[in-house]
Amino acid sequence: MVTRIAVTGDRPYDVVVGRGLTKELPPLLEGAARVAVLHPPALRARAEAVAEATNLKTVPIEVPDAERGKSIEVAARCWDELGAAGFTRTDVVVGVGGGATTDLAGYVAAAWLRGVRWIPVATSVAGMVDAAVGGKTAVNIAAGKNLVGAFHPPAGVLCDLDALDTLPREDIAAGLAEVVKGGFIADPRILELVEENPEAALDPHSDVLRELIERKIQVKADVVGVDLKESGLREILNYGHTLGHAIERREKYTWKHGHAVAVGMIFAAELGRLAGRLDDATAARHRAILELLGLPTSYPEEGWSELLAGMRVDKKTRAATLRFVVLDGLAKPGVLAGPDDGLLRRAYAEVAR
Ligand SMILES: NC(=O)c1ccc[n+]([C@@H]2O[C@H](COP(=O)([O-])OP(=O)(O)OC[C@H]3O[C@@H](n4cnc5c(N)ncnc54)[C@H](O)[C@@H]3O)[C@@H](O)[C@H]2O)c1
Ligand SMILES: O=C(O)C(=O)C[C@@H](O)[C@H](O)[C@H](O)COP(=O)(O)O
Ligand SMILES: [Zn+2]
Repeated sequence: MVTRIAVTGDRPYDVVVGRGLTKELPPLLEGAARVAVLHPPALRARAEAVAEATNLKTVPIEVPDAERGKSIEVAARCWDELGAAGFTRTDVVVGVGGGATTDLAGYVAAAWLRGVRWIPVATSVAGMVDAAVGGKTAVNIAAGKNLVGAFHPPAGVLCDLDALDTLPREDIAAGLAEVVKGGFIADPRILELVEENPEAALDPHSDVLRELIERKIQVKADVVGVDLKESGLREILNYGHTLGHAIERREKYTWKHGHAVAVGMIFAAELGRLAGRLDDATAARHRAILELLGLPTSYPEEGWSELLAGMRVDKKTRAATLRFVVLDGLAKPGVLAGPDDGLLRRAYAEVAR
């Protein structure tokens, strides 16, 4: 069974979820003569299968794994390879991998000749439910996470559930942090599904995980379809990310993104609660559900001053005003602008305990 989730907007496309999806590629490649297939070492075999399914001249480009691939130097090497292969505006970049690889591939495509077609073939839970959908592409720089990038929607997104067979359980859980985020900001049924059967949520063969993936893709599609460039509504997808990205930066990108977002959501929930906007039970539900999935919910006390500095480069900051996505209730996201230092410290104390 194949599910197609439509993403609307100026450049609409489908997110396809199912198994054995390589046959979905050729229609997305119409008019192309060449396809570059970016992939990390661990996904070479899958990338070769994708390349074969294109029936076109392919340029395989192996990139470093995870966040090590999300750099301007790696992007520059990819552009050199596209140049050497004579890539034109009708050619296509395909990213086969998790969110780090598809963020890189999307950015390589966004900048090459000022924008060519690209297709993420997402192989991780985080990639399927979040990174591959919505056209946010980026690399990291010394100043912070995803600070150089572009909004560049893909031509289509493939989420082949067969790929999850080889995804480590820790990465399934990390991806579920982004799914849980979707539960708190928009679709509480996601939270119930995890609470009813966390083991099934972590099982790549379960119908529960498939339902969670599809529900979270729908949450994201509903948002990015109306606000591609994050001029308002899209900010809700950043729930938990203000502190999360600061943790990733402080940890020199050795922490999994989903782990940092899990801690970031505890912080955001406490900010909402201590600001008098979120009820105690919904705030406590964050810690409980993330613990069910074995995700981290705390971070050392001594990190605070560095984290505060890191949060200042968040893209939601306006002038000197820090802005956070918080909840005014379950599935009622809003913005908390300019919280005072005391409130930030008290919320962080709940994370550091
Ligand atoms: N653009 C967006 O809107 C968006 C949204 C969410 C996350 N992200 C980004 O995505 C990244 C997090 O995504 P991620 O967790 O997929 O990271 P990742 O790409 O680093 O993948 C995590 C690990 O899983 C491995 N892997 C992936 N698929 C596999 C498979 N099928 N079998 C075996 N191993 C596999 C990868 O090689 C890597 O080691 C971060 O860089 C984050 O900033 C972007
Ligand atoms: O799609 C979005 O918008 C998101 O915020 C989704 C996040 O899960 C994702 O990690 C995104 O890359 C963060 O964006 P950033 O603009 O804060 O770098
Ligand atoms: Zn994220």
